[in-house]
Amino acid sequence: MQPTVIAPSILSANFAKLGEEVDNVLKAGADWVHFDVMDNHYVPNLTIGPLVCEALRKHGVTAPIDVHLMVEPVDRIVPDFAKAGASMITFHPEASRHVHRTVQLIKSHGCQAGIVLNPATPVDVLDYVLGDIDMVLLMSVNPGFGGQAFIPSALDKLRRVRSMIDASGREVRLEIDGGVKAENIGEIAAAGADTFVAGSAIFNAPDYADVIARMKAAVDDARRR
Ligand SMILES: O=C(CO)[C@H](O)[C@H](O)COP(=O)(O)O
Repeated sequence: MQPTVIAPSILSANFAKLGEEVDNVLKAGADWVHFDVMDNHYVPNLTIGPLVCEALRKHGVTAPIDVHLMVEPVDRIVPDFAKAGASMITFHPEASRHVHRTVQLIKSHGCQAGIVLNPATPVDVLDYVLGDIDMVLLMSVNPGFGGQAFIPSALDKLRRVRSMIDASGREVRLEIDGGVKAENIGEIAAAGADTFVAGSAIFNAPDYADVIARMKAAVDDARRR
């Protein structure tokens, strides 16, 4: 399993002072910046695009920027995000006509590539791309909004995808996104996740360092068992 990553979702940050928010959360111990891109088409919400990603890089952010595309179609926007400084780009297979082609497109632009599965999306789509991707992102809420409750069936799905990754013999990250909190992250880690997106649990907390430290301690504890 790969080293633990805590990736705060800036969806729950204060957009009026985004650079400062990202600086603060990274100083508080976050490993990556999770960047949620919503198009009001694939999901019923509209957020941020490549210009904001580029602005964070120009502001001085050097941490990995984990771009989660909730857009349809996917391919047109991939080069823009690569140019804007994305480190990894994940997309939903149902939003791409040619999933393997989109994976190759992302990689050809120098980014790591990942597939995102919604709560009701079967894992079979991974059968023929697991050998090509760097990350699987399992949604534990329906995409579109922060602050939703973790869907418990995601735990079984995590165990299933963890077995698939382990059987592949490849180093593929297993990321979870939606309703992750200090209180449930241990159970989520025990089910096989190594990369944890948390938005409201971090940005709504009075002390980012405290909540990130509690999350990391719970993951370490689960991994030791
Ligand atoms: O992709 C997302 C929603 O589509 C968000 O990253 C996710 O919901 C994180 O928010 P929270 O931790 O508050 O659930």
